[in-house]
Amino acid sequence: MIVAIDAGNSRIKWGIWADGGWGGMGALETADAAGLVAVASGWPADARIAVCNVAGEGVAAALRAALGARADAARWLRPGLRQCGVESRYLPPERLGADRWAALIGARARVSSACLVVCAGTATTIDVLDADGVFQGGLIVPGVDLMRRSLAGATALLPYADGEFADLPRCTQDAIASGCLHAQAGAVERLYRQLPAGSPCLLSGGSAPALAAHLALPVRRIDNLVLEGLARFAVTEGATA
Ligand SMILES: Nc1ncnc2c1ncn2[C@@H]1O[C@H](COP(=O)(O)OP(=O)(O)O)[C@@H](O)[C@H]1O
Ligand SMILES: CC(C)(COP(=O)(O)O)[C@@H](O)C(=O)NCCC(=O)O
Ligand SMILES: [K+]
Repeated sequence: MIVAIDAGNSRIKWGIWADGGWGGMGALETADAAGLVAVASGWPADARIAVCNVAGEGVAAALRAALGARADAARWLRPGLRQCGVESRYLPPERLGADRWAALIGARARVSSACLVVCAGTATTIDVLDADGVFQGGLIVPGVDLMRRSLAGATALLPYADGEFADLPRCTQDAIASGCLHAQAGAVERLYRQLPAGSPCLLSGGSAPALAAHLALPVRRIDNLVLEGLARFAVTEGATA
């Protein structure tokens, strides 16, 4: 049994992997990381724990506190040159976000062809994995919600408000909502051009539902690709330990 934990900048997600599937999943706001203590008390005591964290040292400390005596045995995913069938061309490899590395590992476990790996969270990351499992590079773009917030925060006249998506928006709210989605979809579609025609685009993350409808690509929605990669990592680590 494995508990996989993905600490992102907005939310901390976890899943309990048993018998080849997810036995339970949950999430809390990263700002409420102290609440992990209560959550962790419900995790199976004998589970192997796999973690990736891109939310900083304070969150790492909250995770260690929540894991208590189990913290030392937990496996923290550290991006490197090669792991679980994925090879990295990132420079330096260890600077890659651990969540991106986990998503690439999860993607490779599902797909043996080239693919585009998109994680739409606080940031949207758009990463290219080739048919040999080599991570060739990728983009970091402000996420859908962060784009909208940044417009509201840096201008006098733009609100942080919901709008409708339109091809030709005719009001401020729709112009913002549509602009942010067009920008994300455009970045994804542009990077996709570097892949062989017909390659799948694996799409995950909290903002995936908002983005999916606007991508003119063969999209495969995956609820928690990062957690899948972490489970894979934990299984492989266990096998080689
Ligand atoms: N239930 C939800 N409905 C719509 N959007 C959501 C929901 N939950 C999260 N989000 C959006 O998803 C983003 C967070 O996604 P997530 O993949 O958890 O990010 P991160 O890994 O950066 O913490 C936030 O920007 C938020 O706006
Ligand atoms: C790009 C990210 C901010 C994405 O974080 P998230 O949106 O999942 O919270 C994170 O993967 C990160 O901090 N990466 C380190 C830098 C890099 O990947 O190059
Ligand atoms: K992300």
